[in-house]
Amino acid sequence: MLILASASPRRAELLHQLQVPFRQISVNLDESVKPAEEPMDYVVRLARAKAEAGWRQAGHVDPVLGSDTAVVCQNRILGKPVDKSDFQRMFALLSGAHHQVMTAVALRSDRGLQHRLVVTDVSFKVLSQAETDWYWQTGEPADKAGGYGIQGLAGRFVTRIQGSYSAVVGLPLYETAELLKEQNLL
Ligand SMILES: Cc1cn([C@H]2C[C@H](O)[C@@H](COP(=O)(O)OP(=O)(O)OP(=O)(O)O)O2)c(=O)[nH]c1=O
Repeated sequence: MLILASASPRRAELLHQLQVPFRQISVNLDESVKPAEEPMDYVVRLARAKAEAGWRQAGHVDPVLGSDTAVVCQNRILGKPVDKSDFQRMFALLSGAHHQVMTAVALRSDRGLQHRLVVTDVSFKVLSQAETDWYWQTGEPADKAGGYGIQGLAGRFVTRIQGSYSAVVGLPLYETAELLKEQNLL
């Protein structure tokens, strides 16, 4: 059975949309960015590392999917906010501007390791201090790259998206289906 190497309930929910049976495991990785590493290279490296770690952890038998998402503003990666002031710094960058959400998905099986990278452009309205404060106290930003969830309460801040909605949430469905089809898993 296919394995999703992710602790994220959002990724599991998205993968259900492909109607492929799978089980979920979580893998622990060092997610730090290497010096001078490009954001695209970073998300691809992590998605591949998650798939590879899952493959090893589950005994090199079942195919394993791994994915990674980064919010990138002015070529800087905005990770998960560590506290309120970190979140406020991120939202000041996102306010009234556009940024990229980069998601890579990787599939590891006995046929090797393949990946796809999806870059989506997202625009935010100009955010007031009251909106930023309100959003922080909802608790939603804490576990999310860039401090927001487009599928949740932050959907109201998004004025435009060009690319893949499912990739922004955490798993690009079209590209994941392509990877699975290539290996006759879908
Ligand atoms: C931008 C954005 C991010 N996110 C989430 C998706 C990811 O779960 C998270 C990005 O962090 P990731 O490190 O990619 O994933 P994760 O730590 O949640 O899960 P795992 O490593 O176990 O697979 O942010 C949203 O849910 N909505 C959004 O709009």
